[in-house]
Amino acid sequence: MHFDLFTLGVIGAAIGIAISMSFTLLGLVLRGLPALRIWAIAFWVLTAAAFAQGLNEDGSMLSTIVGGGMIALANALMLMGIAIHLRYPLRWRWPMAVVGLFLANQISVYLSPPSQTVSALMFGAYSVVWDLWMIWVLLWRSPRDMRNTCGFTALIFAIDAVFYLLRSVVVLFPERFASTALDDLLTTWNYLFGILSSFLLSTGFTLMLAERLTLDLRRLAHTDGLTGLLNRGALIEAGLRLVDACRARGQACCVLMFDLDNFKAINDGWGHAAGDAVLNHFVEVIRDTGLAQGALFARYGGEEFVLVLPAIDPAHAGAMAERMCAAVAARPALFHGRPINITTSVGGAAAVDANFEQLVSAADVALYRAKRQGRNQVAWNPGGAVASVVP
Ligand SMILES: Nc1nc2c(ncn2[C@@H]2O[C@H](COP(=O)(O)OP(=O)(O)OP(=O)(O)O)[C@@H](O)[C@H]2O)c(=O)[nH]1
Repeated sequence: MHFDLFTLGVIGAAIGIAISMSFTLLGLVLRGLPALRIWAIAFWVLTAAAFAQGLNEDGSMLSTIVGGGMIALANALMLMGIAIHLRYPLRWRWPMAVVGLFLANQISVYLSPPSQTVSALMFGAYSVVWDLWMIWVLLWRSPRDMRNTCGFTALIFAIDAVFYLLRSVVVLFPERFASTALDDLLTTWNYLFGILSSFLLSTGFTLMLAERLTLDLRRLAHTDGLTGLLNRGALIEAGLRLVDACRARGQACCVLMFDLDNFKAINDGWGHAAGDAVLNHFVEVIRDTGLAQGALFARYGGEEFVLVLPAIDPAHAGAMAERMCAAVAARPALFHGRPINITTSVGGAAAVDANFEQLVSAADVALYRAKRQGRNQVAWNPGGAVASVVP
């Protein structure tokens, strides 16, 4: 099968326009994804560059400066899209500086054209620099939970880099490689490879977007919107696993249930916004007391919070609960610069041989006792003995 350059150019243009259109339309539907908009622009610029270079290949100003410059710009946009998507703080000035350097280089190439070998080597080296930069951000600056799709996209850039490296080798050693199978393959595949890699890149970016949206949705489903803590559903899911794992190792687990005292009065007296501020303040105070690694801290309901402390000595858990209760009472919340005094009641349960649900319901019973006994205190179930086994 043999395609002439014109046919390949038409196929390339059609695919370039199709990819750019689909990214633009996707951007109209999925709002709030800046990377998607940047990638859409990058694909349009890349398509326009292919047009500029396809119109005249033999070193014209349109091909060398405009076409070359647009390819550089498309690379910079892709890189910035990746960085923004991964929330890696890369400044625009760095990729743009490389674009500027390349443009200056292309102007000098246009004014005094070097040999074809030098020109091919320069372009190859430049492409490899972009590829390596993107691979580095994708593999070393991506969050762990996005590594799969980033790995796929990095693989496409790696294949692109290998392609340009092989071409450079062929150009550097013409006496060894000219008219060999490798030379034929690289020449025949030059255009097809460009088309294929654009298509695969668009697939890689789409997969990255899909993964980000899925992760964000999952995170939202597990997070309390006000405090950013785990919500009740997520606590139950993680708590069941955590307590079962502790139990299997024969270690004690502790559940502390907090309920802010007279919170309705704060809402009624200060307003709902102040109530929200108090809830966030409470979370901050508990965190500041130093949560152990592996602890689960969640918002259980309105002004109820649960802390699960795995593999903890019950006496230590008891001391922690007292410290937290005292810290909340000692640190008023500030609302518009005015202090709001708060206290919390705490119900605790610790056991080696109870499951999560049993610990939570025992802590709940203890919490009600703490409320009945006058609030601003810690109560344990049963009967105040921290180390007792919950039925
Ligand atoms: N500001 C704010 N208030 C909330 C939120 N969720 C629940 N509440 C309020 O929390 C209050 C809980 O009141 P109650 O259950 O009577 O408890 P309480 O006033 O703390 O009394 P005790 O628990 O007996 O000390 C209600 O007024 C709810 O409207 C929230 O997200 N923000």
